[in-house]
Amino acid sequence: MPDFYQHDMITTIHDLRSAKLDNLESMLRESTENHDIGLVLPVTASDMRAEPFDVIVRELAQADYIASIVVSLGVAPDQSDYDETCAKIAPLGDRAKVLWTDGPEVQGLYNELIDSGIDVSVPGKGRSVWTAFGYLLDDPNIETFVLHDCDIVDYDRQLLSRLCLPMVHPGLDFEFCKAYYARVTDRMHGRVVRLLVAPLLRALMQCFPDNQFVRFLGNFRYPLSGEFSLTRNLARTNRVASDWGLEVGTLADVYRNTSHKRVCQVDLARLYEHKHQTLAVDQPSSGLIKMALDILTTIYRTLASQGIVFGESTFVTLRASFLRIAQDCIRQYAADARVNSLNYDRHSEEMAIEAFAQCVTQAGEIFAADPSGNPSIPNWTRVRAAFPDFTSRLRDTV
Ligand SMILES: O=C(O)[C@H](O)COP(=O)(O)O
Repeated sequence: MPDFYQHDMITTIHDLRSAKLDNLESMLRESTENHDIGLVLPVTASDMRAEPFDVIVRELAQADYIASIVVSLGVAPDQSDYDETCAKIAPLGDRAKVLWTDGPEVQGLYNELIDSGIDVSVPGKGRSVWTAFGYLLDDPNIETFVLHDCDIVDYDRQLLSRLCLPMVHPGLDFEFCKAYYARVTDRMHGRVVRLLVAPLLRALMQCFPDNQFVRFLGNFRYPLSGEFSLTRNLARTNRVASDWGLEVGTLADVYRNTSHKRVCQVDLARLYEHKHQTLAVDQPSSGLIKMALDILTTIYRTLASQGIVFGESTFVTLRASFLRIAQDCIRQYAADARVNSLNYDRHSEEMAIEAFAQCVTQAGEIFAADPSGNPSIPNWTRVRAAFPDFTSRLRDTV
């Protein structure tokens, strides 16, 4: 049976099993009569050619309550990547456009910003999402922005409807809605969430018991989910991280720019399977170790920006506390796996937490060398203040 537990700061919208897609979609059609939704789909050329993308396009063709769809295409150096993406999304009609971030026009616009001191030089999902937000901001009718990944195996549009409804229903008043789900097949996935972020937040609570931001992060059931929806205002004022700090960085800016009463999380009512990356301790610049380092430095920098003082010994204490709590988590996951007849490889989980424990102090060194870092792209308010016609020129590239 699903539970209906509520955390103390944000609202949780559970899957209580009675919502039918037809009902959700008819509420959405009514709610969006005077409220346009823009959907952002960040995609790489290789994801665009993979099977999940075809399923996503097929499903979206029926999501007629979405006014505008922008496919933000990156890691796509060739004209043929762009042409193929345009052909694939043709069934979505005129409301869908491809924003080719590697194409010459968009690259020209990035160079203009870089020349004037606005750093948009780091490619990746963060920059793709930020660029798509700029494209949508140029349409004054779009009030809600929604985003999901394009590598979701077994996609169905119920997921999208659950992500949109809390934002657009006239009886609700949320400004940010984040997805959660279980990453489970015959085993539990979500290694970074389970084995790094969850124990880390508990360890941070021990070190900084009064910190409200840590408490806020601890309210999210899947803080690394890449699916969320937000108001036009937050899309304009939030900064976007260009590395793996994107998800926690977004939560940090939401915490700063709105009230926690206006924040919710929604169960996407499905087990969510995606691509998996490797966890190789000797490769700090790739895979889950890179992800862990980016997440940790984003959290440290956010706490420092709130006035928290970190000494060298803080990270040593945090690491010790993290390791002990992570070992307790493994005990909990093992029990959960046993009773649910899931495979559970305790040895590789232990290896993972040891690798993540090293990251806790390594990220401390990265932070100490560069306490403010520069991973975030400036928000759109700043860009539009400097270049009032920028978003309309961005729109012209499409
Ligand atoms: O969600 C996560 O924790 C990371 O994306 C890693 O996920 P995985 O363990 O399912 O590959």
